Amino acid sequence: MTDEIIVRVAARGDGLTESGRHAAYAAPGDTLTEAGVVIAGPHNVAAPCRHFTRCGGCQLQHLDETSLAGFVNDRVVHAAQGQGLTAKDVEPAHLSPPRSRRRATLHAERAHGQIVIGFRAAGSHKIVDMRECHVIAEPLFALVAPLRAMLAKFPGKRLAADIQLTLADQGVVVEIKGLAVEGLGPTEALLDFARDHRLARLALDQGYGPEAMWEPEPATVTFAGTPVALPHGAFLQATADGEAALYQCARDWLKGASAIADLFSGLGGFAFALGDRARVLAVEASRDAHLACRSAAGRSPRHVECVHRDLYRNPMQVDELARFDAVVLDPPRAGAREQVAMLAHSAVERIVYVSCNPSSWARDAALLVAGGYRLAKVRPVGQFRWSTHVELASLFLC
Ligand SMILES: C[S@@+](CC[C@H](N)C(=O)[O-])C[C@H]1O[C@@H](n2cnc3c(N)ncnc32)[C@H](O)[C@@H]1O
Repeated sequence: MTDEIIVRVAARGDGLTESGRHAAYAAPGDTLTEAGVVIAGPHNVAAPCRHFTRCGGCQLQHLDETSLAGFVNDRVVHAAQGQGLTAKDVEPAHLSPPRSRRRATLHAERAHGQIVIGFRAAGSHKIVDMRECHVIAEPLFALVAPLRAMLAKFPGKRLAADIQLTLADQGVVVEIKGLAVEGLGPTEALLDFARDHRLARLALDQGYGPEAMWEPEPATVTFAGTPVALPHGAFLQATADGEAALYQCARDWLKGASAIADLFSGLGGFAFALGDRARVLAVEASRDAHLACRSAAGRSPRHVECVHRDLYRNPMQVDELARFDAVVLDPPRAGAREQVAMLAHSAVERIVYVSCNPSSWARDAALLVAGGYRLAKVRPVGQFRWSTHVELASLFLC
């Protein structure tokens, strides 16, 4: 064995040499010595955050911008290659900037009498007490110290809660799960916290599902000028700029389409983004998200109609798809095998497949290609900056 150069970063974040040796926190251009020591090269930079390597929130802060974009790009290209597919036109990766993530789930517990709050440690259930964070948006981070102080007022030795933070139009929505709130004192502490920090909503889930205890006006998120009510736990793209990059792909690639199906439509972000120049049918299985989208569509000048439907059990059939000249689909991490099997046999001219999992996307992409489609364009998107989580938009033409 000799010294070798790290040539790329593997899916889980390790640096890899040509011969397949790997090393943690190694960047392309680093040297991996015979003894297994990593000698930093030009793309290995000092991590901005003091918690890096302990906190499980980030795996790649040691990469400079070029290698980070390379990683996001390679994840998508290699997933496609693994299924025998070549994307001819791979657009430059979009990377969300630091401090832009608008939703995050933090964890809190009492340890040795102190409240700790943050992401879980890498490969462990321990919580890394967050004193700084370079990924979550400033309004979310600004709540961490006040949350710590507020939770310290809760009595009892044991405290363990999950805290979901989401940036809505009106401010931050905070949903706390697992916190036992008994008596007037803790209730007042929560309400004071919500008022003092001008929360958009404070919801508690004590085992019966989330219940809002503070929401001065209905919390919304706005898509293409259309405010849509934000139900508890509804899906939202992780960053506003990442969302804009994905919607822009759909708008650019579907120019001229007149009837579009937006499958796995959530609150209707793609539907509203496309509904100014085409009729869009938004199809979604979550009843709360469907109703929020339908109600917003009723007030919007955009041409959006909504259907409540489970596309895993009941995918749109080939004859139903014949009504559309384009389809956008943005399924959960598992992909959309059943729906894609129908699309593969359809005559839909253009399909924009948006994915948060290059592996399931590549598997589904191979089905589309076997059905006669060609992978025309790909745009890798790194909304989860410095993590190994990669998203993408892709265009298939028949
Ligand atoms: C990745 S999100 C995309 C949401 C939306 N396109 C957006 O950009 O905000 C996936 C969506 O699929 C929905 N979903 C999950 N399983 C589904 C199913 N079986 N049928 C239809 N929709 C489903 C989820 O509720 C979620 O809203």
